[in-house]
Amino acid sequence: MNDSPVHANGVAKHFGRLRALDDCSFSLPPGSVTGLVGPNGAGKSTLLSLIAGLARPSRGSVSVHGTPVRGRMHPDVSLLTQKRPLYEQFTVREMMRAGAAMNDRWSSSRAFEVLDLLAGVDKDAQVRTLSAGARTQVAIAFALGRLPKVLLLDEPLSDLDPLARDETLRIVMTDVAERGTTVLLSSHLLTDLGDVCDHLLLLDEGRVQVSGDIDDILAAHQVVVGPADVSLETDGVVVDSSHTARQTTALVRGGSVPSGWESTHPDLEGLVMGYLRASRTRRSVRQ
Ligand SMILES: Nc1ncnc2c1ncn2[C@@H]1O[C@H](COP(=O)(O)OP(=O)(O)OP(=O)(O)O)[C@@H](O)[C@H]1O
Repeated sequence: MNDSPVHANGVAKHFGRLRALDDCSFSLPPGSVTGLVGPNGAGKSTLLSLIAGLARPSRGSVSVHGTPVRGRMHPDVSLLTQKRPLYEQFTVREMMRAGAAMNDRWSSSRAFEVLDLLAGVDKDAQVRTLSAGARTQVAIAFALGRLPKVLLLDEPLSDLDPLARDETLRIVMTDVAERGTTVLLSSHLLTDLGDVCDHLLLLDEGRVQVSGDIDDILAAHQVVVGPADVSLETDGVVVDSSHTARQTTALVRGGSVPSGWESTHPDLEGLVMGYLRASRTRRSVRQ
């Protein structure tokens, strides 16, 4: 049994004939912050809900700290989704009391500590009156009040202004530093991911394309630039390439530097954009 904070072994999820996830295997190291990226419909939300135990895989298995996840919310996991399920009629304070009633493991002091760190949340306001950003902040306090060992965040930052985004990421990172929480963060905002993530999990069409330590992944890729009229001979895998009248630029995984070509390592944004472009090209060729 693998006792990683999160371990997926050959996980598939089918909705009728649609394969939302297919043969996904990976492990998240303890205390890591992993960016979960991929184009729309890649399977990111589906994967997070399987890890949280809100759905069961069609094939394969997921375990959290060595315990199989079996289709019910795992006590060590908090999942914050875009939908932010909160009780509309409750005040923020009542919402936190509900957290104590609903969870075997709950720390009111931690939930209120998080709320106090976040500017602009009135604890006596009804949830239904809060702005989208304030609701997200309440949901984060609720998620951290469960003292999770694994925190799953599904596009949590999209409603927040830049300052609130910064504060929220800081709180998550403090949780990682102080409690060793393992975080899996799905986001399309690559700069946010670059600021906080040390690992990457890149999905496309339900399959894991890249998984591991970001520094290792970047070191294993090169961006090569050469004249447009010279074909690229490489022993690596060309992930993506683009051409102008004068030059060809390509993202290559593995292999040695092709002779006569300039080579640098990509940054995180360049790497992810290369995979996203390649995905779009594959889809448009099929259509
Ligand atoms: N309950 C469901 N029933 C049927 N199809 C579903 C269901 N949930 C997800 N899907 C499909 O599974 C695929 C993966 O969806 P998912 O929401 O996991 O992708 P995503 O990577 O999170 O996308 P986005 O970046 O747009 O949020 C999509 O084709 C989606 O339409």
